[in-house]
Amino acid sequence: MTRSSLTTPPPGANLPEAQPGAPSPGSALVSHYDQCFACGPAHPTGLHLTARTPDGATVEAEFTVGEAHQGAPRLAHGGVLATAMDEVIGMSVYLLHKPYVTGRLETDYLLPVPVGTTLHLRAWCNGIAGRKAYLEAEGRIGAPDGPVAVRAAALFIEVNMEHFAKHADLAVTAADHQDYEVNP
Ligand SMILES: CCCCCCCC(=O)SCCNC(=O)CCNC(=O)[C@H](O)C(C)(C)COP(=O)(O)OP(=O)(O)OC[C@H]1O[C@@H](n2cnc3c(N)ncnc32)[C@H](O)[C@@H]1OP(=O)(O)O
Repeated sequence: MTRSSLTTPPPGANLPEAQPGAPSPGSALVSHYDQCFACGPAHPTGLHLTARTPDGATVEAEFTVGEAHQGAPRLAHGGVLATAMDEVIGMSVYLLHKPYVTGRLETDYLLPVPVGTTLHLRAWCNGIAGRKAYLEAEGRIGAPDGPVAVRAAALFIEVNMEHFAKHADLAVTAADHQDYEVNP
């Protein structure tokens, strides 16, 4: 994909290694928050994205474009597709087992994605340098090996839990968490 130097791992970046406590290969990755617009099952018009890690290094997910996700008539809104990429990349950060947030997200749109399409998403990490994680994702139409409609590259920044505690009661969200979850 077309990416900037800001989302390209610098020389000397380390490839991620399996982390104790991170989701094991074959695990389903449940929603981190039931009101999340991308993965929350309780969100009325959200993407309801479902995800898993087949191998402990990548994340696979799907979402089906609904009526509420349109930009042009009968086509997914580009911002909604960027949300899906942000989320699947965010879920792949579970595998690093530290809290991170999106610093920068770059998206290439290759094909229009009609309402009713199931987009098959995949995300992985290309390198880590200090607090910065360099990640990538793709979204394919209709099947895991379908045509690529969207590609994304991202820079995620490691944060501490105070980042999230400023605006929310973390004890409430933590009560619902799986052991491997590090983001609220
Ligand atoms: C399972 C969970 C799924 C979640 C998926 C969804 C994830 C999200 O959408 S998170 C929400 C969207 N993101 C946000 O709200 C983040 C808002 N931004 C911030 O809070 C801050 O700017 C933050 C935390 C990213 C960085 O701030 P801070 O901790 O003060 O670090 P700061 O010193 O500015 O930056 C650290 C390094 O990252 C670099 N950096 C930060 N932002 C960027 C950026 N946008 N582009 C390039 N580099 C950046 C800095 O240049 C710095 O580099 P260096 O160490 O080489 O000097």
